[in-house]
Amino acid sequence: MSDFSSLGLSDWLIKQCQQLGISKPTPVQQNCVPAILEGRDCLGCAKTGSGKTAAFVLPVLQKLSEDPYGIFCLVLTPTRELAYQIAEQFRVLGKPLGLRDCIVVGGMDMVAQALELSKQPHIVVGTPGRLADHIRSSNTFSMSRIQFLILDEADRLLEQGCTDFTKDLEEILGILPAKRQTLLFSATLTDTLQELKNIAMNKPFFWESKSETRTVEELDQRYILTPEKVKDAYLVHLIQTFTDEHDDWSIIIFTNTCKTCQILTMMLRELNFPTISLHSMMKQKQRFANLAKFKASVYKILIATDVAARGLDIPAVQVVINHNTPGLSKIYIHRVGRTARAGRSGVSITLVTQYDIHLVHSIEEQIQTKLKEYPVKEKEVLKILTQVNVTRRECEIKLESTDFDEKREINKRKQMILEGKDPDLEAKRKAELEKIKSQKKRFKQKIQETIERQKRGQLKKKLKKRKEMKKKKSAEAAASSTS
Ligand SMILES: Nc1ncnc2c1ncn2[C@@H]1O[C@H](COP(=O)(O)OP(=O)(O)OP(=O)(O)O)[C@@H](O)[C@H]1O
Repeated sequence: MSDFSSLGLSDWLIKQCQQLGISKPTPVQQNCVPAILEGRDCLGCAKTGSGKTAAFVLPVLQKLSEDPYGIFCLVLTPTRELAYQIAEQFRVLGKPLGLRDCIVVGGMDMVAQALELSKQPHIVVGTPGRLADHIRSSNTFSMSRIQFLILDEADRLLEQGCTDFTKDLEEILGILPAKRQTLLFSATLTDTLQELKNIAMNKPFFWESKSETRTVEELDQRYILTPEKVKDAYLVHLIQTFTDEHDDWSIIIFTNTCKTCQILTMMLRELNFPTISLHSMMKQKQRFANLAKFKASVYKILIATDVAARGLDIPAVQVVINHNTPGLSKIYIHRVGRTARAGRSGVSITLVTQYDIHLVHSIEEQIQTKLKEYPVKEKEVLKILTQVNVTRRECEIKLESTDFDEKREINKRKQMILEGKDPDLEAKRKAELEKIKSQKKRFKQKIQETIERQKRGQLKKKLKKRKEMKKKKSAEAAASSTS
């Protein structure tokens, strides 16, 4: 493996890397840094925890040091926490430059951000929604001279998921100069490759780590097959075992909804586990505070929705537990990628109910790895089953007495209004769609039943005909033998 100087990076940057304990470039850095320094657009696809952030931060800092001005570089990323993490990397590596950055994310004071933007910082890191808001509402900054546009977790930014960034992205791209370098990075680029190539138009340099598997070798990937009703008892048993055996291990548990995230946090706290949560229904300041406490190991257990699935780099995380089996292999890859980073080892355990087995098969096929069963002493799990389930039920009742669901409804309505939709009209449309869907389903069912009936009828007829033929033949045979 070559060193950083052979990639064309300046001595001051190499020194900065060394201070952070980074001495040898990882393959994604080795391949992408020279291409970016040459002035090419770049698409970099490498596994989780392989140093993609430094692969774009280092060449941008080098170019910035040669011709410093603001706003020089814009980095977009899907989550607010990730924006802060990326800005931190720029800050640490770019310290000798006296780098000025500005973080533009939702949930934080917009006026303060506008003020920061007006001071023309060197680097702007943000989420698309908030930056598009600034573009619409103020003219205190210009991005017409930016040299670099970076989309981190680029595939997520371009897919139309539950949070759709595409409209905001269009608006942002509209104010950027055509002459710029565009850098796109993710551990899962391949599905959206065409859309990405359209954004990075300047004959992009494409680099993908060559590997049969899509997850890292240092990760021990396990599953536990469990009935839905026993799932939480397994979860508690696992946490108890890990915390008994390793007091320096941190654990992330992923759930599919904010509500489950909240209930499980309450339940584990009730059972005296040092637990903290992270989901999109929390106030942003609380989100940052909780993440900071988890990073500092004040709390050893973080329960999160997929808002924490991508990019977060927390070296102490040794275990990732999937409380639900992710429906998409992409989500699985990012979730389990929160452990076993930068060459460290880690364990992931996915709790699988009888309804999710097909999802596991599909994940295994996509990542080209078979998950192994995690051995558990079932007797131990059954011992705590009643206590766990009663505690969970109590927490559910407690949560119902708060305005959690109501808040969720209000948040949904707010989001729709922000997107320029009428919530009542949307609800009506949704109900109509549901009606049409169920009509279609009933119609399909009816057709299926008719086909089945016809098939049965035809089969009956065939059998009857065969029987008659047989009868006829045997009658003919009897007649010929008597004659
Ligand atoms: N060359 C290197 N040698 C050792 N460690 C490195 C090197 N480059 C980066 N790191 C460290 O590796 C860790 C993971 O890097 P990073 O967060 O950039 O991963 P990533 O590829 O972006 O992962 P993800 O896909 O999950 O976002 C960080 O703690 C970073 O400081």
